[in-house]
Amino acid sequence: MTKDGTAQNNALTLVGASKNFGHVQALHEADLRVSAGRVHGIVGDNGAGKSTMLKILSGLHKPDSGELRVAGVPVSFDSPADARDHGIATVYQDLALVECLDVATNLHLGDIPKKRFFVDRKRMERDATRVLADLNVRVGSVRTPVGMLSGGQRQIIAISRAVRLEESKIVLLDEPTAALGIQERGHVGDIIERLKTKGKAIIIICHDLDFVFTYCDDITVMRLGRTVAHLDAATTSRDDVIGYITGARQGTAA
Ligand SMILES: Nc1ncnc2c1ncn2[C@@H]1O[C@H](COP(=O)(O)OP(=O)(O)OP(=O)(O)O)[C@@H](O)[C@H]1O
Repeated sequence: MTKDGTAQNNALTLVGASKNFGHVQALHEADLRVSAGRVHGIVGDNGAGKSTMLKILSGLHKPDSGELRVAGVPVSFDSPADARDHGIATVYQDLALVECLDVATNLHLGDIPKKRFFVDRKRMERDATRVLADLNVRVGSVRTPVGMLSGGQRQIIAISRAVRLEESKIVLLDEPTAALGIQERGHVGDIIERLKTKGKAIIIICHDLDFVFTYCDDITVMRLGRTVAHLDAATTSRDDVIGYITGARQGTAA
């Protein structure tokens, strides 16, 4: 994002999005502008509306009002499949991996290659090896059951699966570092940087401000359903962000 807030190479824009659940206003005229080749952190206290925003972007919820644009084109998602068709890949906190299946199969869940009526293992393993090499990911053998991997490795497999299809230009990550150790957080950070160099727009919901300041270029702060600040991480202090999260600083969101 430039200093005046104009998006360069605009990948995704949400303007004035609101969402109610009965009497609860989860989102109130929230805005988001995300650029290609940048990592965008969404931060805020519990209940600030981060997950609701993510679910709107991933097609799980429809906003009551507001406009969503992908690469500048207005879109409306009726389902997560619609969002995927527009190049938006989402990795939820539960990762949705099958522990008893190996890495190669998990990378192809929902899209297992077949030869006549049988699983084409050779192709699946070849493709999995290529995808992981392309993202610089090392998890030993693609035949390793996912249940034997560490939390960080699982997160990385889930991210690799989400972006396996080249057309995923926008990657949404919900708390990618939750419950990970320092070294594993670094591995997740490495794959995020790799995706960034490939020109993808990465959106991270994250409570971990150390991680946000290490890897994010832009930060949107949410508070009580509103987007209260859109910040350039390079020129923002951690105290400023905490101030916006708690309400000690007043929002300047455009
Ligand atoms: N399906 C739902 N039904 C009713 N209320 C909901 C629903 N989803 C979210 N909410 C409410 O909307 C508000 C925003 O919730 P949301 O989960 O988006 O916040 P969050 O910032 O992701 O919080 P956390 O960090 O705790 O996950 C909260 O008050 C929450 O209770």
